[in-house]
Amino acid sequence: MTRPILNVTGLAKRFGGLVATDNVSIDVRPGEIHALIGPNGAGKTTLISQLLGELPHDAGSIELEGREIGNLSTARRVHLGLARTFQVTCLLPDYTVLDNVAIAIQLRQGHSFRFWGNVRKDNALRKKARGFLRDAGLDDRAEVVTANLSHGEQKQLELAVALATEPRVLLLDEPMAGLGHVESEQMIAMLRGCKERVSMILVEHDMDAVFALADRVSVLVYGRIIATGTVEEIRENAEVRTAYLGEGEDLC
Ligand SMILES: Nc1ncnc2c1ncn2[C@@H]1O[C@H](COP(=O)(O)OP(=O)(O)OP(=O)(O)O)[C@@H](O)[C@H]1O
Repeated sequence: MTRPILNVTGLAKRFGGLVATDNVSIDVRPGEIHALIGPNGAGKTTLISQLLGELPHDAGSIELEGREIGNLSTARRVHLGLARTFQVTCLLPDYTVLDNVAIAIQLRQGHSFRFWGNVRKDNALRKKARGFLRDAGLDDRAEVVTANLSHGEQKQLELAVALATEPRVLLLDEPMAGLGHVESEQMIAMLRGCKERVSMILVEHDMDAVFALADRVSVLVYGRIIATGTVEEIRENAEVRTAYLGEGEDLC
């Protein structure tokens, strides 16, 4: 079996008396989309924040390509190849679409944010940024001010910004949230197109998207992973149906 690129073991997080993640073990293989599903409040976003180091963990280990990263800062983890997209958009609204991606490339290259002005003069940088915009389906929106994008386009831009950091593993927190049917289909196609380059953990409530994209699915309930398996295995798992949707209901 292929060695995981990301290997998480026994991760835990408490908020006072509340156990948000409880002995969570999950791995991601190269080129894999591993979906993480579960009811509201199950601990999915907490887990993503722990992986990126935005929240310190109380126990457990996080290995990226065989290296323990659980004690590193978020910036170091990003530098080593982790990236995330957010449930709520996190872009520079007053800058153009192309600027946003170019700035992300610059940050990846280790430049300080205060030199952002250079992004408008650096042709090689702008060419590279256009490549990421193409991948995200935003080629023709490059010069638009980000605040003027539709919600769906902002989600596409978030993906382009995340890809511009050239991550090894991308952590996606509800990329389909707020998207209409056509936009969701576009996002699914884009994520599928990125699979060869970047492994992903996909937190998502939209089951159509999960079942269309995931190689494996893990189910988180009250901070614990109760099942991991292929889409078919998860669909047929009685414990998952009971815990996640209520007995007798189909997971569809
Ligand atoms: N900073 C915090 N302080 C205290 N409690 C928190 C904090 N962040 C999250 N929690 C709690 O931890 C639990 C897990 O929350 P989390 O947001 O990770 O769940 P989730 O699975 O991502 O939910 P959703 O699907 O609604 O986004 C919840 O009970 C939440 O109220």
